[in-house]
Amino acid sequence: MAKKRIVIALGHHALGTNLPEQKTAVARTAKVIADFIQSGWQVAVTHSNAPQVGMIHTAMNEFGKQHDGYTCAPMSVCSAMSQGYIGYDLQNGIRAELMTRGIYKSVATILTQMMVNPYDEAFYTPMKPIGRFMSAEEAKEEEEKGNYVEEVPGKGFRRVVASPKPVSIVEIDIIKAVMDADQIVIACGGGGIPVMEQGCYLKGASAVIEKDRAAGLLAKEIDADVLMILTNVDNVTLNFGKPEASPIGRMSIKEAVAYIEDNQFESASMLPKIEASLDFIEHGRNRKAIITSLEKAEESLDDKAGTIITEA
Ligand SMILES: Nc1ncnc2c1ncn2[C@@H]1O[C@H](COP(=O)(O)OP(=O)(O)O)[C@@H](O)[C@H]1O
Ligand SMILES: NC(=O)OP(=O)(O)O
Repeated sequence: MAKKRIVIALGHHALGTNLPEQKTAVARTAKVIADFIQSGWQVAVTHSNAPQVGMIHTAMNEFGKQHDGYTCAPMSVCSAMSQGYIGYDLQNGIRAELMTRGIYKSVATILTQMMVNPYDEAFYTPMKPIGRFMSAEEAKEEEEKGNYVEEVPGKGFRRVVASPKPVSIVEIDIIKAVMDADQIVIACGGGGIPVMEQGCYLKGASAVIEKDRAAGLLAKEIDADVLMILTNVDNVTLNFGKPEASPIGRMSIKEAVAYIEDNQFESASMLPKIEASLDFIEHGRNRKAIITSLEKAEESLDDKAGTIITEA
């Protein structure tokens, strides 16, 4: 019998936002991923990168401008760097956890490019926050450099970049080959490196794709049974942040669409997770999407925790 497939998307809580946090978070996350592999799942992992790619872009470009012999790096190259170092940490964390259990499988990070539409409306309105929070003074300096900045009430300012929708995964055949060989793949990290086709060439776009949308597309393309989005809440909630808030245990596509119409999900955080889940479920049969925390991941697979989204 064919093994079941799961795509696990790691948000900031399961991954960390900088190197020291990442070390601790990855050690915990690797245990959960190894549990899934040990119980027979074929696993593809994908992850966030907004804090990391912002940090890399600032470091590359500030230092590059100020020092002879160093060059600046476009956002697409910084995305590739973020996939590389996050993937390096994750693949070693998962490999080590498997080895302590006597399981010998390859874990490979695939530098993944994601085709985007050059006419995507998102290029006109940068909305995806990246990097760290800044003071008003730092934000002004960023704007003077030609970057876009947005105020996050109560928290400060962050850079924002365009976030086009992922259209297709350039390296999908190699990702499928690794899955078919029953090995573990880390792919589409940070939403994938956004690229546009120019004849035989791929040109990097100055953008950062929403990782949840990329996770949904990856799950669709590898015909996964489950899309699991690990975030910093155990459940999706109705009336989020209000006294009458109530966690959702299960929802159908129809219910989710009604909640979207009722503006129950914040556009920059929960909405892409829900939309990616719906797109994944709608394009297959007997598929399930789960939104929960790392801590509830295993229980949620047994329908005992988290928010589970199914067709009906
Ligand atoms: N209806 C909702 N239910 C639960 N969380 C919500 C809802 N709407 C918005 N959120 C926010 O979504 C956040 C998780 O998304 P996000 O910050 O993008 O995390 P991640 O890094 O895991 O992708 C939660 O911490 C919460 O603040
Ligand atoms: N690329 C991306 O969506 O990263 P975050 O999850 O860190 O925002």
